[in-house]
Amino acid sequence: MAAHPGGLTAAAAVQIRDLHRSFTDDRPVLSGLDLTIAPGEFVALLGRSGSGKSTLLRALAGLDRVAKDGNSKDGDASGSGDVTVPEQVSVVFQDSRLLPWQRVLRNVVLGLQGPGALRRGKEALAEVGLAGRERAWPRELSGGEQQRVALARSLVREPELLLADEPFGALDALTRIKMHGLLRALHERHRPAVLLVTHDVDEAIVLADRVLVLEGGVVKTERRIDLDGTRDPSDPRFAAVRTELLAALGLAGGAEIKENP
Ligand SMILES: Nc1ncnc2c1ncn2[C@@H]1O[C@H](COP(=O)(O)OP(=O)(O)OP(=O)(O)O)[C@@H](O)[C@H]1O
Repeated sequence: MAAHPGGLTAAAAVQIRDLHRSFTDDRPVLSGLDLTIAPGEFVALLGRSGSGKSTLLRALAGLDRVAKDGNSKDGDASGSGDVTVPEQVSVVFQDSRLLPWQRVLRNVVLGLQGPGALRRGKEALAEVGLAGRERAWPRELSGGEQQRVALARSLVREPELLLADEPFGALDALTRIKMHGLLRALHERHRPAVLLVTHDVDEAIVLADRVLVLEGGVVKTERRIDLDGTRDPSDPRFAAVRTELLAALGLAGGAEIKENP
């Protein structure tokens, strides 16, 4: 797979064509995946455990060496395809990955150049509700606050693409709901294209413009979310979309989620 930062048309923030990735010869994880994400579009990616969600995200983030090197092999691992992403890509993971020996503001501006870096870092912290906590150490923050710092760190770079791999997966239900509100507000304000990997069907419906279900190495199901103003999980229209997506995941009738064979 060749990753081409930049060089995108105005019509797409992400373009993936015929992406293949396998770690062993017997079972490909991604097998001819195509995906386009429009600038500013919020896409959520669902799929059973082991379906390749993180593999796809890592390929987009340039974190996958085999995938990055074009048509390449490394032992049993191989990758091919064409992936185009914007210049500015930020990634948020389930754990905040803050440096424990750096204060919060330093974590946010790490690697940023220029005289305005600290000011921009402070503004980003204020945006995520952490004004005044610039000099705190990461260990002094709750899990939710640490994820707020991680969001500030990614947004201060003004990404055209934000990749998020289960960013709220480790948080309690109430904190998670608050983080949904925050992420929606940040998306409204900054309008990056977003690819959010999640196991939480409601989270996908609350946040995304479009929800994809990955199965058999390709995007098997695609659902545009057109519930504007009524993204209330108790709304019958919301419930109908939930049922549809659960069925696409093989979870209709409350069945247990199945691992890939
Ligand atoms: N570095 C690796 N080496 C070998 N196998 C790998 C590697 N990374 C991923 N895999 C395999 O690829 C498959 C897809 O993994 P991936 O992490 O992308 O799935 P996922 O959909 O994100 O799963 P989950 O929802 O459980 O996080 C799994 O079978 C996994 O074991």
